[in-house]
Amino acid sequence: MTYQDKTDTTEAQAVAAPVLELEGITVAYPRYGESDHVALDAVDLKIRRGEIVGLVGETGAGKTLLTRTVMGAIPGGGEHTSGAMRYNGTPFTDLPDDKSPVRPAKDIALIVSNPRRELNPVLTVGQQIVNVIRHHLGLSEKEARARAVDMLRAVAIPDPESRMDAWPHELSGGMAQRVVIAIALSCDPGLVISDDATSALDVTVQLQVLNLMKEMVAGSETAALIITRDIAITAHYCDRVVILYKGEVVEEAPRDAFFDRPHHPYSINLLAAFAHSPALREAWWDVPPLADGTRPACRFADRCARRQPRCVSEAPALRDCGAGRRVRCHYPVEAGT
Ligand SMILES: Nc1ncnc2c1ncn2[C@@H]1O[C@H](COP(=O)(O)OP(=O)(O)OP(=O)(O)O)[C@@H](O)[C@H]1O
Ligand code: NI
Repeated sequence: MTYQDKTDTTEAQAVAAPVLELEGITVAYPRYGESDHVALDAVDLKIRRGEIVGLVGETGAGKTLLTRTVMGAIPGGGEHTSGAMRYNGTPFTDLPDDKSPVRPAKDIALIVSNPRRELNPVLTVGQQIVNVIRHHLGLSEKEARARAVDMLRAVAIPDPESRMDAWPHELSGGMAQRVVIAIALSCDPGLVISDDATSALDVTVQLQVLNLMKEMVAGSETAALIITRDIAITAHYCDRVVILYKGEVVEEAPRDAFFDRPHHPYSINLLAAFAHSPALREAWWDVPPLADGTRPACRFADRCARRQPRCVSEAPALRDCGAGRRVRCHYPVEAGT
């Protein structure tokens, strides 16, 4: 693990710096008698204040692993082999807790898909929020209670005073998720990460919760990373879209540019799945298989309708296309192609 020494970072630089900056994050799983399995390969990601970034990719792409790396909890023997992570301009990997600029759960709040599992079944809703607020903000019991009620009101929980005394099992799924969000946001985190947090909810509740997160980010200094397999969510809620495929960023673009003109063939596959368009599917999904045993240099080549011999022999780099766009493809789809 290496990181730049930024101890001379001035206050002004820190203010201008992205809330979270990941540079070249690589996580590998050693395999007996084989080369390591590289589950995240040189992933770069920047999230600025007030910005909502959507991280999209299919199952196993490495979305949760990236989150776990940021939170310092890589599962199952994976090793963070290289890359730098900065919070408001200050590097934080490998620093002891008391030197790290990140206080987990306070600065970076993580919301996951099973809200009930996040709540303690033997404490009331109010006690749980009060505990978190007191722990992180050092407020008195009375002040913390007042803030807890405000937070429940902010996440549109009806009659927040009496809900303080509710038990987690008395809440619907949507209500429980709101409580989890209230807890996450109660200590003014710099970044909220939603890892598939709404996928288990009814569609209408999912929309309410996402709208709420968007409003709360817009009205504060917070930034959000919304992790999802559902590209449609990013169309409505995100300012920028980052597509992860087999541990690599394959495309990154501002939201409107991405949906107007996706450049990477995999992005088009995702959109074809979402649009339920038979014509799109036929054009983009009907790909002749590679010869047996071929291990293409481009990780997407086996599924790519635009595959050329070069894609099998040479791994594409992530190229800057200007206007905040990047694409990892030898033959990206651009205007008129
Ligand atoms: N214990 C492990 N041993 C080996 N590889 C692992 C292990 N845990 C995770 N991985 C690697 O990380 C990848 C899983 O990534 P992750 O769980 O982050 O996927 P995801 O994008 O969050 O998918 P989903 O949408 O299903 O949540 C696996 O494909 C594998 O490459
Ligand atoms: Ni996941």
